[in-house]
Amino acid sequence: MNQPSVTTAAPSSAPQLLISVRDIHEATLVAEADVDVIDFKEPRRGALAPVEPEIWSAASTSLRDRSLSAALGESNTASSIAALVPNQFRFAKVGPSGMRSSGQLRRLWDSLPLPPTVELVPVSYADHEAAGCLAPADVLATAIESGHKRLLIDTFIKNGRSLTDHLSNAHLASLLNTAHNAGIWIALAGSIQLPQAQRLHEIGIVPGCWGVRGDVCRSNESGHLQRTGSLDPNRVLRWQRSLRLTGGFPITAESKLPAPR
Ligand SMILES: O=C[C@H](O)COP(=O)(O)O
Repeated sequence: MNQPSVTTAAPSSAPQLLISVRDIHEATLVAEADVDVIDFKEPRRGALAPVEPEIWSAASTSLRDRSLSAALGESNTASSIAALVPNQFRFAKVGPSGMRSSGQLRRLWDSLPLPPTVELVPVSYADHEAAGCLAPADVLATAIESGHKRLLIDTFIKNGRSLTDHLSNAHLASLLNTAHNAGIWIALAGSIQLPQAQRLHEIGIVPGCWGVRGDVCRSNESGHLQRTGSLDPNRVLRWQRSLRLTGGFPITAESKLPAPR
């Protein structure tokens, strides 16, 4: 932690949980744990790499009563695959790498041929210099100006450095306050581990949702969590129970997600 305490306009409810999965087997494990958002991405190929559209298609049938999310990758892949996202999906997220101005970013978001029922979730990278793009505060401002209702803040480089290695607590609190005042739902991700999220909660940094992959995977022989490895259902339950204990609520088939807070 880089700051002892901060004050934020934290949401009154506990955050939701988004877990990234690479296939139907993992998605089913996550669905059994009643996780709020099941997010499809291929962790071996980068921060937001898409899975094959056939996996989206299978999920749209077998998990159609869940809140499903598709990672579309960055501008070089998103435009060509956005139209393939099944309309049963709730969300699709696109990375901002290479987008150095608000205008570029808006053109990217506007150009994606998503089905009308799929909500675009803009993404910003805490390590934006490495991704050659706008900083989170600028992406958030662009999202607000363009009428988007959600933003995921993630890390571009998955090398073990987490969200909080790139953004101070004060910076995170300021982003959450701006988002809260604008009615934007923020998801925080980027090699976040459960104790880290709990510490952030203790100082009032509470997003609308936590996005996790590495911390719900099995560790390798050296004891390091492997985000590219296989999902560990016990670690999924650990996150889920922890958030539920703090008063979290599930997304039901009827309600999907609550209104942004
Ligand atoms: O969308 C959230 C990401 O999948 C988080 O992945 P990570 O925990 O491995 O950084």
